[in-house]
Amino acid sequence: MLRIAVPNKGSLSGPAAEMLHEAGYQQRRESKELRIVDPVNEVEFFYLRPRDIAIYVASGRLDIGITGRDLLIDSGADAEEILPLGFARSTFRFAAKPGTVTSPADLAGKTVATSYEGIVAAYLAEHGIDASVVHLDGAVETAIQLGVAQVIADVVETGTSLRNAGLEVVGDPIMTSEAVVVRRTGTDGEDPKVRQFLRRLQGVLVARTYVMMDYDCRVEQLEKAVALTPGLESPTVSPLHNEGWVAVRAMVPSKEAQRIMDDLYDIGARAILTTAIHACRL
Ligand SMILES: Nc1ncnc2c1ncn2[C@@H]1O[C@H](COP(=O)(O)OP(=O)(O)OP(=O)(O)O)[C@@H](O)[C@H]1O
Ligand SMILES: O=P(O)(O)OC[C@H]1O[C@H](OP(=O)(O)OP(=O)(O)O)[C@H](O)[C@@H]1O
Ligand SMILES: [Mg+2]
Repeated sequence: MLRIAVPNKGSLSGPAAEMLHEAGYQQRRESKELRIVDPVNEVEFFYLRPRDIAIYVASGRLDIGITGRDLLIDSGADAEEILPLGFARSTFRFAAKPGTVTSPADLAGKTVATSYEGIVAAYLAEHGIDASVVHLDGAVETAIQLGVAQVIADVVETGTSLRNAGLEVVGDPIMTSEAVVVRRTGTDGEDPKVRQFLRRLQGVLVARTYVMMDYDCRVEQLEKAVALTPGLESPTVSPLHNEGWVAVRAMVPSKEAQRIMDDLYDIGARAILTTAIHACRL
């Protein structure tokens, strides 16, 4: 049975469960459940703190897990990212009161408050900056107001928390993060159960980012139309009863669907339809 770690709380938890559900896996019914078995798919899910997931996976007791890239790197655990999942996106940045620290070099001699000590210590060491780090569990923005630190390093999603605390970012993002699937570093990638799990999640990702587009066009316009909708492999082209016309079917990125429909209409395509993809295996 495949053993998978899933976040039990926080920003990763809801979207991770939703994605697993879409991929056809049974998920827990209530948030107090810490372990469930999905007998049909032969998977056991363990609901763990997102911060701990890379550590469990690195220990080899669990086969794979879903966590944040930033949490994986911060943990220093012997685990590696094998599939980015596109949700819980964030950046990780330094921030300070306006005018106090303008570039990372100014961090020298200052105290940085963070919940991600591993990331910050590695950044400071790599850049040869001599600063102190104070570890706080959360709400680190307040550390500056209360004089515990002059700088913070934290997750920034919308920037609202920084704005509310009257802080501004310093320098470029230290990293960009999103939810990722992790496994123990150097594990054999051929485990068929793991591969099937990844294929299912990839199917969900594709279904979320593509739509199916169908349209009719004149044979003379086919090359132009196919250039607009090249599909993943190549579009399906079928004859229509009316001579000189063909029906075309191709997957297109959902974000571009409206523009592509306009462009197809302009070259004479008609009966242009898009439909959602619910699941797929590429
Ligand atoms: N607005 C956000 N706030 C916090 N984490 C976010 C946000 N957006 C994305 N994330 C990502 O979610 C993960 C953090 O999840 P985690 O559960 O540890 O924190 P949390 O959502 O702040 O919950 P908690 O209340 O336990 O602190 C990280 O990978 C982080 O990059
Ligand atoms: O850029 P934003 O959209 O404002 O999101 C980022 C903020 O959200 C998180 O805090 P959270 O609410 O999880 O509290 P915490 O600091 O106690 O973890 C994070 O630590 C930032 O403070
Ligand atoms: Mg938090």
